[in-house]
Amino acid sequence: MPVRRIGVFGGTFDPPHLGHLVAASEAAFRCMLDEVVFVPTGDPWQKQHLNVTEAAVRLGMTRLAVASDPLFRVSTCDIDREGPTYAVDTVADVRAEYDGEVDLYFIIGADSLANLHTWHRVEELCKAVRFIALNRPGHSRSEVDTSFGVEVEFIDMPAVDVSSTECRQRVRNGQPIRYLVTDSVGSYIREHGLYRG
Ligand SMILES: Nc1ncnc2c1ncn2[C@@H]1O[C@H](COP(=O)(O)OP(=O)(O)OP(=O)(O)O)[C@@H](O)[C@H]1O
Ligand SMILES: O=C(O)c1ccc[n+]([C@@H]2O[C@H](COP(=O)([O-])O)[C@@H](O)[C@H]2O)c1
Repeated sequence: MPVRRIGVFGGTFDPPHLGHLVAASEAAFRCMLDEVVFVPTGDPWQKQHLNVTEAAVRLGMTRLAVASDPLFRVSTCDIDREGPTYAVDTVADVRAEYDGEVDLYFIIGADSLANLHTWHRVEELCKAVRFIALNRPGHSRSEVDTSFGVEVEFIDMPAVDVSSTECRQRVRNGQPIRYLVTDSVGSYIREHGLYRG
């Protein structure tokens, strides 16, 4: 049996938006992934200065966002693990969710890729996965520091100029986020009164 190719897409997903979905879909198509696992962060240590929404709520929205795509699923491994969320632990936990051998591809936006050198035990992480990096408006394909052995495939996706920050701000300002997030996520945000400030 061929080794399965699994995309691991970690994110704070506060909220998940169409940029995330297009990125995952394009990565799956271009890199012939068998599945993309969305992994909402438990404790995103580099976002500690931000008021991150509680994990159960972000998980609920992520489940709704991916529900209609049979290629996508959600793992709760980062939320279930205590302590700061490190990608090196994420990929070990996702790998353990499969029987047999899998090749893991960590899906990442160009902005996050530029910070990779700040990640915990990054050399170990780079031995465990290859990266699929997607362009993001406002972020150039920065020079990636390859000194720690990172393997990256750059994928050009149709640019989606949306961020979770912008979605939160728009809700706070009473502006629509329809078509920036799925209808299901939009309804969840409304029903739970999220991001109103
Ligand atoms: N519009 C987008 N296009 C491409 N990649 C994206 C886009 N939005 C987010 N990503 C990537 O998805 C991953 C998870 O992103 P995250 O959940 O932090 O969303 P975000 O929009 O960057 O959030 P925030 O605005 O709160 O920082 C990161 O690797 C990020 O680079
Ligand atoms: O491993 C780390 O030290 C590390 C530092 C910052 C971000 N990450 C991962 O990068 C992914 C996107 O995170 P974020 O905070 O941009 O939503 C998510 O899987 C995080 O766990 C990982």
